[in-house]
Amino acid sequence: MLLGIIADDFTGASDIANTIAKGLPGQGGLRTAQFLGVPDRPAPSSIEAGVVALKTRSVPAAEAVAQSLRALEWLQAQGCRQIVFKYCSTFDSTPEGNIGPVGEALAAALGVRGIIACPAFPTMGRTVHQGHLFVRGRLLSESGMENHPLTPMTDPDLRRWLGRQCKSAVGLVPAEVVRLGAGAVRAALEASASRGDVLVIADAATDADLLVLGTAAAEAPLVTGGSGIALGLSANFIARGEAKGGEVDYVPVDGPEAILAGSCSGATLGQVELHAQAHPTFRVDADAVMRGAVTPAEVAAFLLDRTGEAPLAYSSSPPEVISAIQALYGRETVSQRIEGFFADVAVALRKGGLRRLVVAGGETSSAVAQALDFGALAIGPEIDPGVPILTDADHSIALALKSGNFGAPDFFGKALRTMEQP
Ligand SMILES: Nc1ncnc2c1ncn2[C@@H]1O[C@H](COP(=O)(O)OP(=O)(O)O)[C@@H](O)[C@H]1O
Ligand SMILES: O=C(O)[C@@H](O)C(=O)COP(=O)(O)O
Repeated sequence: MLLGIIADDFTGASDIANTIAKGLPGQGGLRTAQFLGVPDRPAPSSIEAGVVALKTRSVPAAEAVAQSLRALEWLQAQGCRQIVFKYCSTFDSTPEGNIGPVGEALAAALGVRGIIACPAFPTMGRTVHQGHLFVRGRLLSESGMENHPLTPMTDPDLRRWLGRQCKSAVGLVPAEVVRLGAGAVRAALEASASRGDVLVIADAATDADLLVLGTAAAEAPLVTGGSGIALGLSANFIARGEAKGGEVDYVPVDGPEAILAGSCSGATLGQVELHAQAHPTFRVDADAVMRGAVTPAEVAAFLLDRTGEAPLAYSSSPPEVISAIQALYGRETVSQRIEGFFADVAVALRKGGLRRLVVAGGETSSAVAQALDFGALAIGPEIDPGVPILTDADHSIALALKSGNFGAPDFFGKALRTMEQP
């Protein structure tokens, strides 16, 4: 394995796996697998890039660090020479972590400083300018992310936000340096490293900027960022003749289907609303889950009875509804119970013969995929930017793990249809 990725959630893992497997137009990418958790066995020798999907975005920082270091050890044992720490393009984290503590721990383990930290994903409207993160032209703190149920993002100044999470100072490679090219970026990172900065926010507003950063990071043992930071990384290995490149292979999957949505992000709320207009829909009421007044078996039975009609179960709710329930039971407790609920629904669906599953929400997807326990997944075609189809080893199931804010309004139907197509 050449390139190893440690992702802090499962949708983020499939987002970056998609970028690496796709590579650049006309050239293709690396042969990529997504591992669900740190594997307990060696990776198949045919794999060139391995993405270890963790669920560490919202766990205590010490736990995130320990799991990430275990993932690093496994990836190094597979021969990886470059490691990427993948976090969210909206920098989802709290003042305590986990981007800073995990980034610094990986850097210390690899003995490096002056490491790129860039969440930019211009295709999805995430850009970084003078260290400030914008989402579709709005400051992060005014983009809706300030209402996120688990990691409300209230400060768009990434250096200041990350600085609260880090022991060392956080540097900046501003846009005017990125525009000078890869050599200038490398020099700026070295200058930052010599000042003692471990993580260095890098500006990027376009894919061209991300390609400059990718070239600058060609020999870097550690890179951190959103999936955009991986845009040029496959090409580095292909340019050095270490990988051949090529398109992704996909074996279509047909059969019983369902959609589970636990994301409360704006894009998912819109997708739920549109899909519910023409398909059977079960609204999972958070308070009913907390009181045990609705069971996963009930929801699974509803969905299994309606396969062929693209049935949906969702708990997605607007911010005021979430605040009220969180005030009643506590933020972590509600999240964990709803995630666990959807995980149990997914297990029951699988037992009932489900073959196509769409899940909306990072934490929700992580809980579901962990419960389904696939080990490793292959990367298929991209449905919408940042969301590929994933299949298990024997193509018995196709999955789409959708980041909360990703996908067009008709994403759910499109995902199920794309899974069937060669
Ligand atoms: N109705 C609800 N009330 C409160 N919390 C909810 C509700 N529905 C889902 N959640 C929780 O909100 C969180 C959404 O996070 P996630 O699944 O990562 O979505 P996203 O990708 O949009 O961030 C999960 O922990 C989920 O369990
Ligand atoms: O980088 C991104 O935006 C995504 O890959 C991602 O991690 C999104 O997280 P969720 O919205 O929690 O799914």
